Amino acid sequence: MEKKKIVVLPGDGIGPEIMTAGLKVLEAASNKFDFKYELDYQPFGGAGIDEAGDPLPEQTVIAAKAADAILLSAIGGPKWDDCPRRPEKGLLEIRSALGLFANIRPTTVEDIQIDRSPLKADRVQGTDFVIVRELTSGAYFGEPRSLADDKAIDTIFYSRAEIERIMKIGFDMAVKRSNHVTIVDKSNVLATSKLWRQIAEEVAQSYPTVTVDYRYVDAMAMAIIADPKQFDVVITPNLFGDILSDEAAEITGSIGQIPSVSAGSAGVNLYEPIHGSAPDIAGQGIANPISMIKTVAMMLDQSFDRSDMAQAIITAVNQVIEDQVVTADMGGEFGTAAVTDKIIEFINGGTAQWEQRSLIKSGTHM
Ligand SMILES: NC(=O)c1ccc[n+]([C@@H]2O[C@H](COP(=O)([O-])OP(=O)(O)OC[C@H]3O[C@@H](n4cnc5c(N)ncnc54)[C@H](O)[C@@H]3O)[C@@H](O)[C@H]2O)c1
Ligand SMILES: CC(C)[C@H](C(=O)O)[C@@H](O)C(=O)O
Ligand SMILES: [Mg+2]
Repeated sequence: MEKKKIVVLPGDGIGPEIMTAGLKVLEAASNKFDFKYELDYQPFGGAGIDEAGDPLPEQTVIAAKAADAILLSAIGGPKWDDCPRRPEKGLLEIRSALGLFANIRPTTVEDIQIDRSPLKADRVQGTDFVIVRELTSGAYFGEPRSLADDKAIDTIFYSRAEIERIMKIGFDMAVKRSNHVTIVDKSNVLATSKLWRQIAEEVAQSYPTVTVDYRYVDAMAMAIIADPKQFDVVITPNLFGDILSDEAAEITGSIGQIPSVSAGSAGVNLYEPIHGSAPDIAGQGIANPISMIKTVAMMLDQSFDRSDMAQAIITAVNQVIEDQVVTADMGGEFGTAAVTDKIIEFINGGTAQWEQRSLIKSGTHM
């Protein structure tokens, strides 16, 4: 069997800590299920600046383009905030360089998580939606942009082609899930949002089974808290998706358990938790590894067609949550390594008592 090549970007802050956890789980699952891979560590983010003088060194781009999949943990931190090319710039550039225009961020609240949600149980029970975030255009990439003489400019730009392709990803996903799409925009104010909504209406014509509703982003922020169960697939421009996905993560109890996949036309996907490098807890051994471990599961399922391995990992994760073997952000008293080891124990021992749930329903498939 040919070895799969995985580029590893451990990044900054808690990044290397949770990457170690994710890779330990990958190793354990691979041993059990006979999956062969090789890892190619590359400098990126603040670590890229320190090791190779740039947040996105040329060698990292070359390696990423040649990979079967890319695993990223998180980048950034106060140490590099004043650099002319910050770690965050490297993140935007790798997304752009690899054409990763669709970022899929799931929000699923299993029954075992309900007590950890800041929302009341009856509001949050059954929540299961995905945010489909446009990732390589909009406010993050529009030109001109400048900051000089106490004046600053950012530009939001969207073309028809950029909107059409992200709409198709979202509508296709809805067909595989619950046939409902929510379009998020600010079309009562922004020209780009008017185009966004117009194209959504056009694309919807080709999906007769899919029901569609339209939300202004401010009302959407409210609805995620008020009634999250109503959503299935949520399609958003880049900036709105960044904000709403952190909000959505919080209703699951912790952002430290949310994975994502960024995909596009080039064929190689990048898998990353949605959170950042958490400088406030870095180096303490208390970061929640579940986001990274679920990110590994997503990679196995989507890039390597190993839903058996992904399922075993997700099942083991659910088991530690049920057994309260979790980190402080989820109300537990265990460290990163202890949670990881327990997950591995469950992978090796099996978790028959946990009914396996469909990965497709969890909404990460594109
Ligand atoms: N994709 C990325 O690499 C990414 C994403 C977001 C932010 N960032 C960068 O990360 C740095 C810190 O940003 P921030 O503090 O605004 O956001 P953050 O997501 O790093 O942290 C927000 C809060 O969530 C907590 N948290 C996040 N992940 C956790 C985990 N796995 N376990 C336990 N707690 C966790 C943190 O401790 C913090 O209290 C900044 O430099 C920012 O630009 C990077
Ligand atoms: C670090 C930052 C550039 C990034 C973004 O805004 O896309 C992050 O917040 C994310 O959600 O992946
Ligand atoms: Mg973000």
